[in-house]
Amino acid sequence: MSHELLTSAEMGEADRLTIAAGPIDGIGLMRRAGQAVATEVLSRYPSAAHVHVLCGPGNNGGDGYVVARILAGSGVATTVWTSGPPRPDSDAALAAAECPIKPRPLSDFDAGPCSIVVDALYGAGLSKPLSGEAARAVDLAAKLHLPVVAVDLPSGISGDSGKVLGTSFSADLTVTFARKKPGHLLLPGRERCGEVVLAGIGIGDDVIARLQPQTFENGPALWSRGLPVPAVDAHKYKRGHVGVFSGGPSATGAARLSALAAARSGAGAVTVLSPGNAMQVNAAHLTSIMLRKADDAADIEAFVGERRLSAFVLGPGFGIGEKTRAFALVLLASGKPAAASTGIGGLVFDADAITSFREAPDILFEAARGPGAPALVMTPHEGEFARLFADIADDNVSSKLDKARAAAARANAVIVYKGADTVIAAPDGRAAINSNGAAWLATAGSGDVLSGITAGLLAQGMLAFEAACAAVWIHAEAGSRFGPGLIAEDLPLAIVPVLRDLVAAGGGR
Ligand SMILES: NC(=O)C1=CN([C@@H]2O[C@H](COP(=O)(O)OP(=O)(O)OC[C@H]3O[C@@H](n4cnc5c(N)ncnc54)[C@H](O)[C@@H]3O)[C@@H](O)[C@H]2O)[C@@H](O)CC1
Ligand SMILES: Nc1ncnc2c1ncn2[C@@H]1O[C@H](COP(=O)(O)OP(=O)(O)O)[C@@H](O)[C@H]1O
Ligand SMILES: [K+]
Repeated sequence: MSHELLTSAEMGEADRLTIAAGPIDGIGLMRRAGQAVATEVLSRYPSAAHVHVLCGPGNNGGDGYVVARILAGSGVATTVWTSGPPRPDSDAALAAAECPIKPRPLSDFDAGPCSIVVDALYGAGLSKPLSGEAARAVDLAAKLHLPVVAVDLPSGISGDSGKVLGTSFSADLTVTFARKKPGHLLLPGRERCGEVVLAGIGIGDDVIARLQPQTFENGPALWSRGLPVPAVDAHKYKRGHVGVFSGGPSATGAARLSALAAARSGAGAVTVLSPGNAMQVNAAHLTSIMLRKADDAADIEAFVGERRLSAFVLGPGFGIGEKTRAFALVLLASGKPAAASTGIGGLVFDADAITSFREAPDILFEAARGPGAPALVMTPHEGEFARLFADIADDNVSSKLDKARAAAARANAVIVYKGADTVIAAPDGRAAINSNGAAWLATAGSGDVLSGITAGLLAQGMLAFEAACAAVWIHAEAGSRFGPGLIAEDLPLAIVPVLRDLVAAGGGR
């Protein structure tokens, strides 16, 4: 279990609890941290002519003094450049005292060819933008194209938000401790970290469990046990039924992409719910996927009432306006006791279903809180997010993680805040950050496929947060594996080998 992500406050608490429980003390943790970094430097840069260790005034700098001591002891030409001495009597002061190299002022930092930089200026304690001599060191390392190994985080990157404070190193390698931090996965932090190596320094899993972290790196460890696998006596309706609403005659493709993805994700039956005037065009393109007319609320109610439907997708290509709002509200009300036990496992609102509530988002949020309302997953990209949650989107201080969480709480929905660093957040406070995607996924219709996968998993009984996390990861994995030339039509089939690997690895119920 190392998929938890720790905030800087949680990391400090993990540190404190570990030291309190003994036998490792503060300098013990620091020695282990420094050792882990030194080991990586020695194994990856065996022919470096010179290592420049930049040490800040806090514990990050303390780790740096340990690195410098070990490298010097291994015969590596090492210089320590410091922005200021550690606080007297601190662990970092002890580490500095143990280091045989006399530090030079960071303001004089310079480096020759074949040098590398170990950045131990600031880590979890970064409290203000990088400036002065630290900013100069960042510029010089970039100008000289020096490889940079960052201790814990590249200095200038916020571990909690992934934002750049002032300026930051762009590391080739970042060695972090115990657990990754959100800033290793959120952009731009993720890009500035380079490869991230996680080093154990003696902080136990039990200590992490006591913190009850609510933030995770998205991956199979988070949801693979809930991945649906058909029972031996399955029949198609037991495997879940997905309804996908189609737009008008000239906007039907998005719904079919979504429907195909739902089917490939294992839903036993999928129906495209089409306006009457688009029945012909849909019929011309559908084979295993069923088709039914749905022009108004009464059509939806009739359909929901006559079979155990399990999940719906509303939004892709559907159109913006009153009809969309009405359909969304009918679906959210369809779980009410009065509407009989329809067994709707979940709703996915994407694209136009989100934009249609731009002028009156509270109506949507209120309906999502209604008694018996089905679980709701909304999948906004950045533009759609800003339409529904304008004030949250405008907040320049909050991270993408904070924003997704705030939106999920407000909307009483799982929010999939899409992008290159998609964040999935649940109303109960859990959140996951996705990092296995690739820019090949930035292609029209890609999001429609994601909605379909999510609905396919919901229909098979997966819980909303887990289904959304699994869908995002599977979608991203399929896109990354496919690579160049990917178009949305490829994605439903491209998820098949990903699912096969997940099931082969023991995923599923
Ligand atoms: N918490 C833990 O479990 C462990 C932490 N360790 C290290 O300790 C680090 C955190 O140490 P600290 O909390 O002392 O924090 P840092 O060493 O990251 O920085 C704190 C110091 O830097 C100053 N500072 C912050 N941003 C600045 C800026 N932009 N310009 C100038 N000064 C600035 C602060 O005023 C403070 O003096 C971690 O990143 C990690 O490297 C390791 O020793 C291993 C164990
Ligand atoms: N640069 C990127 N890296 C990784 N994933 C991306 C990137 N750009 C887009 N994506 C993913 O591709 C999908 C695009 O969805 P969306 O913006 O709704 O597109 P569309 O409306 O055309 O279907 C989302 O899942 C998003 O996370
Ligand atoms: K650092």
